[in-house]
Amino acid sequence: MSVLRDLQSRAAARPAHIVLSEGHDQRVVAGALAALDAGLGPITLVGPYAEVTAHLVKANAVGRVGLHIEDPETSSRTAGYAALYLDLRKHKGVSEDVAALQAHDPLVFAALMVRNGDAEGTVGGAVATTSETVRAALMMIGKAPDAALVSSFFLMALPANHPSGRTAMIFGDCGLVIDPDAAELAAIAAACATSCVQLLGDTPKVALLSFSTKGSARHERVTKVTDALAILQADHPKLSADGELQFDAAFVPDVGASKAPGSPIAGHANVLIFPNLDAGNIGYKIAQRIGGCNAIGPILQGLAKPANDLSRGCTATDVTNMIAVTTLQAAK
Ligand SMILES: CC(C)(COP(=O)(O)OP(=O)(O)OC[C@H]1O[C@@H](n2cnc3c(N)ncnc32)[C@H](O)[C@@H]1OP(=O)(O)O)[C@@H](O)C(=O)NCCC(=O)NCCS
Ligand SMILES: CC(=O)OP(=O)(O)O
Repeated sequence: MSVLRDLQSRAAARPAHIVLSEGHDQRVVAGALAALDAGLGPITLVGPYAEVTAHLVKANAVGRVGLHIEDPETSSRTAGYAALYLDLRKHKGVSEDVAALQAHDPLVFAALMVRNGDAEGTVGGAVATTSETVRAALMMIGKAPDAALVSSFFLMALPANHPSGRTAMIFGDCGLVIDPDAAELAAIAAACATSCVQLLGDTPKVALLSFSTKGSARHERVTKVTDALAILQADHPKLSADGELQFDAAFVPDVGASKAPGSPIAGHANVLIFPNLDAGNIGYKIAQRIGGCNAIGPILQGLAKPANDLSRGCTATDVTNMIAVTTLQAAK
């Protein structure tokens, strides 16, 4: 079974109520309907009632069991969410007027549904930017008390019969933390390792990537990566991790053996940690658009409750896959 089919069937075994903040987008509606077909749900579409309904009419899915619509302009929940928003942001000097306005924003409304326990997870970002989507999650749902920070990763499903023999990998952080310091990089690596176990069921082999392998270059950016490895190893002594490694040394067994002899993971890494968001975001898009990987993400980690982002270039199938991922996170 393919990795993504496996994700969907595991999620269908424990369905969760997921709210989608962009119910006005045709891909989101199509992805939601496919998720219901796969046994996921229930699903709430947030958006202008007329626009959401028009998509459902086209899809011949008006009145579909398990599918709900919430329009923040008319919803009976909006006033309560405005009060909740005010409560959450009053330390920032937010006024009642601003809170009332914000509760009408579909991204905020959907995040507040999760915060308030009215849904178990949310997905947005097919239309909104990552900054907008992530800010709503950070401010309304917030960081889990035991997390060092909120970060993100992509689940990369490799093309069938890939010559490497791999089927799936974790790439982090390709979406959220712009320029992590060594301690933040170590925290991102630890969180990605946990997500590898949770979503792929694989033992993590973590590579901290760089333009250098084991001292082949000297620069403060290389030192940041080796410092991150030292912190990661001190905090998680049983985790298989190594760095600094170039991508080829991390991924290709022969190259790993020659550039990093004796490394516990070189050539066999399944969790790739990029040194900053330039490398991560560019790297995942190259693997997706030239390498033919199916990229599911950015999946957020470290939040108190599940909220996930999509790329604006996503397809309806990506939306369905992200609903499955969010459902699995909700079951945690
Ligand atoms: C995510 C992002 C928007 C946060 O930016 P920011 O300027 O720190 O955001 P804000 O200051 O508005 O943060 C909102 C809150 O979240 C907190 N926060 C920000 N980043 C956080 C993190 N990584 N972990 C935990 N909390 C975080 C802030 O401390 C702030 O808390 P407060 O308002 O209660 O004081 C920013 O890091 C970003 O734009 N990242 C890149 C997104 C992107 O374009 N990716 C490429 C496409 S995928
Ligand atoms: C993850 C990402 O790069 O998102 P977008 O393509 O929407 O900027």
